[in-house]
Amino acid sequence: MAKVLVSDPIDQAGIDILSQVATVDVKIGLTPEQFVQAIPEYDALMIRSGSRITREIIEAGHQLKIIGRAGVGVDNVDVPAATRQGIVVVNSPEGNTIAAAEHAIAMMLALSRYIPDANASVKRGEWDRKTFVGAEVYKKTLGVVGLGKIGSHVATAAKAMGMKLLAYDPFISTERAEQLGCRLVEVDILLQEADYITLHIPKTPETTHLINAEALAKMKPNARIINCARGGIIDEAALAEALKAGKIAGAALDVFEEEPLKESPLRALGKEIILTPHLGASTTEAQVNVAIDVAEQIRDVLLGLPARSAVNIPGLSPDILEELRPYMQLAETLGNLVGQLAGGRVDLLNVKLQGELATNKSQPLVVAALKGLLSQALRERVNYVNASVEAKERGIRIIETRDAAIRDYAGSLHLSAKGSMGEHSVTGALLGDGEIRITNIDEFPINIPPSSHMLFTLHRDMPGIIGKLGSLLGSFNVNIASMQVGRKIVRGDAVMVLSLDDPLPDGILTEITKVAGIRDAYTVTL
Ligand SMILES: NC(=O)C1=CN([C@@H]2O[C@H](COP(=O)(O)OP(=O)(O)OC[C@H]3O[C@@H](n4cnc5c(N)ncnc54)[C@H](O)[C@@H]3O)[C@@H](O)[C@H]2O)C=CC1
Ligand SMILES: O=C(O)C(=O)COP(=O)(O)O
Repeated sequence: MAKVLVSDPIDQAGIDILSQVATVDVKIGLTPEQFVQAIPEYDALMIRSGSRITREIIEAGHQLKIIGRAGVGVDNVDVPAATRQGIVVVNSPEGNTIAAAEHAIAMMLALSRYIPDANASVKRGEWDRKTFVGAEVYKKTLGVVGLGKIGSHVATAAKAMGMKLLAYDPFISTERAEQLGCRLVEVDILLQEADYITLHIPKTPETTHLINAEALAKMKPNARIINCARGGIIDEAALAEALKAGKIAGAALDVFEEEPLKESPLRALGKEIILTPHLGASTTEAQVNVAIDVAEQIRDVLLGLPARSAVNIPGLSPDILEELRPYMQLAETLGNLVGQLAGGRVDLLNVKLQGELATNKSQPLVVAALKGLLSQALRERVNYVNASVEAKERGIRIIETRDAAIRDYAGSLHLSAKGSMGEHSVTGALLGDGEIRITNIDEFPINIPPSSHMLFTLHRDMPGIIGKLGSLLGSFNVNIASMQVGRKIVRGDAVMVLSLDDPLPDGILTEITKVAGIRDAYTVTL
């Protein structure tokens, strides 16, 4: 039975789903060293933001097939390392959207009315109504940085409270922003004009310290900033300075440069700052949503099915995959075949998607062809997750072309590869029942199903060759399952393709090329 390690608290609903297909161990608070020690025996890992999954941990995970993040942000996972290792990384892109958006709104209102400090003072036995005179958000301007799922929900709620909206998001259209009642502006305008700023962007090299001393200096003295996105988008030292000096009016932070928050000048500030311990996703509803969403994906991947929200297999959504599934096998087989014909060290792969395959949706077929091409070198180490990265690292150039013209088959795939044995090409298609047919080799028409052991020869089309080859194979006790000759003109060049019941013994290829008229011979194992 498969084994799953759960290293952060997740809802029982998720554990129940995982338990259908695996033994589940919940181990919370592992040190990096303990993680490296524990991980080799696990097939899957389920985490939240509390676990940092480094390259060392990933490389020690020899059995690991999937890392499931029960939430949105995967910045605590070394995704490139996982990709290289062929480990699929999945998340729950929508399960906690509402929880995080409501936390941002709660922070904005709590900050405006000093609710946390007022509450603490009453609990201390005081009745101080002067210190806690707040501000209204009605008719104020809210600047939303990042108008994605959470940012959009915050914008909608803020609009309903009578706020004016600005948004900064270089990847969102003006129309989308307008639909949400936001004026799309450059970041500097947002910083200068907003009374409230709320961050809803991922942490990336571009967004790290987006809010630094310079940005804080552009903000209004009455401005308040909320970060329920990721620690490190705000420079905490610069923020503490700006608040202390009264350059801005307040900040509410749910996320920190280092979590848990250690010694920090932020703790010393007064009612102008609110700090929560990364609670954005901490609602019962969100935790059930993300646990189910991610546990289902882990279960599916362990059962050999595709994941619906993989962050490192672009374009491979289950519905597209379902449509393409029969063709994926075709692409993989042809990739494997052409890679062997071209002889290792391939530096160029041309993929031509023909007929009904000539659409953008067919992109996964290119990945499948690469997987097949690399399978001789990498065996089971190559999969849909790492095939593109491995190909890039090996310097394989990929040229993709599409030709919508329908020929003999509704859809067909033509691959040509340049390697140490020159340039070779194959074409393949599917029959009505989904069976694979190789329809062309090196531009010679044939029609043969692939088989485990195959022999290809390039020869002169003349009487007697087929007989001689048959006898030669017989003398080596090799049984021929099927055979076909493809030629363009009578008595010109031709290819012979044989499906064999047995692998070819060593040395026989040289004997084959000694047969008069046979110029070249290749074996292929599929
Ligand atoms: N505090 C918490 O517990 C939670 C935090 N989060 C965090 O909230 C953030 C937003 O999550 P979602 O809305 O679900 O993501 P999303 O992917 O739907 O939206 C992110 C938006 O940021 C925009 N963006 C990317 N780079 C940008 C840049 N350089 N400048 C401006 N905009 C940029 C994107 O175009 C996108 O519209 C993520 O960092 C996520 O990890 C999410 C859930 C809970
Ligand atoms: O989903 C996210 O990005 C979050 O930040 C939520 O984090 P958590 O799962 O509560 O540790």
